[in-house]
Amino acid sequence: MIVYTPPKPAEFIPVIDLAPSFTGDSSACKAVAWEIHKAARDTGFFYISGHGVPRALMDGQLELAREFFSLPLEEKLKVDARHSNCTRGYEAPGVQTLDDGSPPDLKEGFVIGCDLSDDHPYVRAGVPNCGQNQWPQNLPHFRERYEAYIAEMFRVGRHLMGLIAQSLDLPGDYFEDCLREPLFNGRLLKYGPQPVDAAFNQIGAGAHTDWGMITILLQDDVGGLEVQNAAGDWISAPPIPETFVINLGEMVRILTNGLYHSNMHRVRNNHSGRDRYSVPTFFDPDYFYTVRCAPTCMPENGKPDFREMTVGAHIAEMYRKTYGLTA
Ligand SMILES: O=C(O)CCC(=O)C(=O)O
Ligand SMILES: [Fe+2]
Repeated sequence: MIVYTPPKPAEFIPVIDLAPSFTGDSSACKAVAWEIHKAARDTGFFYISGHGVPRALMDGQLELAREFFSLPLEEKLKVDARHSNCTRGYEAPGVQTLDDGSPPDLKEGFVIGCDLSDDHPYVRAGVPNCGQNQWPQNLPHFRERYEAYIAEMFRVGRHLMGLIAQSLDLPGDYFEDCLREPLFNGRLLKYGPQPVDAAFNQIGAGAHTDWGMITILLQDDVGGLEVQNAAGDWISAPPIPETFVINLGEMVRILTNGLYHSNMHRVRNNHSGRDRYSVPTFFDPDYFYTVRCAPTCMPENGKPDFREMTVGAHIAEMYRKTYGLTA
């Protein structure tokens, strides 16, 4: 049993080297899992190094974002997410509002997810947010390049889920059953410099927590990501070369009965005078998996503080809220 103790406010976000966890040595794996345990109880955010994703693939993915957003508007509008029945494709600035009650986010985006054909059982059953991606046609090898990146995100995502299981004293394969057909949602994001005429409290991405299990974020060297620590203070998550920022989504809070945090974060591209590009990948379990308190986190009275939920229903609900969609 992991006894609950209140978190300490973090002043910085740790960098966790995953390399020892790939050696197959179980005590090295346990040590990495323990680092994750501490970071998850502290901020819910950490950087990873030693993940094995080639530097060229990371740089190439940021380049892909730059190339896509540099296309003429009419080209981007050919894959407008408003043409998609599953919120995939191009999003102009101001389409999403991550912080309810604030003005819309200034970021510009491109969204993809699992590419499910029309005869996939989920698509036939009308499951929300399931369907086909819209791929831009006039960018050479866009799809192949994105898919190569996503394959690596799946590898890292699965590995992290194994470490998170171990960090909670669960068997390393605890999540295998719910990762048969994991959902992912990938975004390319562009943040222009913070405009002087932005509305009150209008920033690149408004304060929010992520909805799913884990987010694997690649950011360029511009900076602007900020994270709220346990004391309520905002601390910055500056770019660190060859790392990803990992943050834990709302499902981890349910899974751990609040032991691990899913922190607020936001983006304001304030100081650079340059555009900022980032690529978050949201890695979530199977659509119909019910996220509930793990046995090692169950309070003594057997009544967790958070309601269980299916992955898909929660994500569909968050799409409705942040895009102002009606049910
Ligand atoms: O662009 C970033 O650094 C963060 C984006 C983010 O938080 C999100 O898309 O959920
Ligand atoms: Fe986020």
